[in-house]
Amino acid sequence: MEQPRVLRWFDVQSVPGDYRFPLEDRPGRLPIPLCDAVPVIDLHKSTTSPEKWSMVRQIVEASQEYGFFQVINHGVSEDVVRETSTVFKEFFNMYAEGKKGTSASDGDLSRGWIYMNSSSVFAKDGIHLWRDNVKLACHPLEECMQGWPPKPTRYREVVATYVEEMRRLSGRILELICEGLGLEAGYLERLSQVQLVVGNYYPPCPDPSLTLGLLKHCDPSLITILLQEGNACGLQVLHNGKWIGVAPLPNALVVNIGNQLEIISNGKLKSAEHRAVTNSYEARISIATFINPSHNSIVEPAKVLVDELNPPRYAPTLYKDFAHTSKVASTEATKPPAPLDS
Ligand SMILES: O=C(O)CCC(=O)C(=O)O
Ligand SMILES: [Fe+2]
Repeated sequence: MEQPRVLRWFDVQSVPGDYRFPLEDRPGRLPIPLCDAVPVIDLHKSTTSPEKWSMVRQIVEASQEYGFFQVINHGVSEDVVRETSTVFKEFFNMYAEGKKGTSASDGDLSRGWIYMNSSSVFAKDGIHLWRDNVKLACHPLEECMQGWPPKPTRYREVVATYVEEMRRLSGRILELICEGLGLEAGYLERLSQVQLVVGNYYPPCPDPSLTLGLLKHCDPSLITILLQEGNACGLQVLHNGKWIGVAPLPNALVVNIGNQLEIISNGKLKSAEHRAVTNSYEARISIATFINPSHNSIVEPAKVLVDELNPPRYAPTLYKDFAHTSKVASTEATKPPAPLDS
């Protein structure tokens, strides 16, 4: 006999009141241009001098102007990306269908993972995001992965491979940024010990003008690498006061500068505000890898970037304190770092 269909929180004809954001937050009906201005940087040609320098320059310029860029020929195989997208899709379908025991306390991040169903959390003033999400602790990987969801069957194995690939790619991008900023080799790698993966699932929404998948925020990381699964557009970046869409491109990954790197670069690189909007026709999945300092690191402007003419623009902060403050204020809405001279 056929099982009765489980109603999911997003199986609705119109947007419930507790998913409608106030006017100042909601995206509204104005079309947002999909932008090819956010630079797409080819990482393939990276080892020899003139080409490597051109790549370093493109990364620094994009990080100054937009705080965002996309990378292609990044060395992460298409198979790894495809399999990772597939196991996250399977995971979210299982959980949206109300897998037994699902609740905000289903997992515990200190033991490896936490799953949040949209209806179990508020983003702001009693309003929910149009999003389910799962957070996976990844450091140290061997230990953390034993605590990850046991299903779908290949989830742990596939995601662990993805995490290793992201570690390698982020290390490479951070080295290029070190060169671009004039920091000694390894400076950023030493500060980037902790990795966190967050899978976001944005189901189709009957009226995307009222809802948000993610409120406007900055990432509290050093850098973030984002995999946009499928063809639906959802990521928007604030640039000179206007929202622009970052289109998913085949085999590309989106990289953005987080608050910690803005501070270390003494404001040279920008941690840009961004948000995720929903659409009415298909579910969208994104997988964010946050590269973070360890909790006991002190994050401050790099000494070589500071002198009499360029005084430090940010106070030194213990990352643990920063992470705590942004958690209390809801990580969804982390603000840009506050400069001392503003
Ligand atoms: O889903 C997206 O496009 C954005 C995700 C994001 O900004 C985040 O997870 O911090
Ligand atoms: Fe983000």
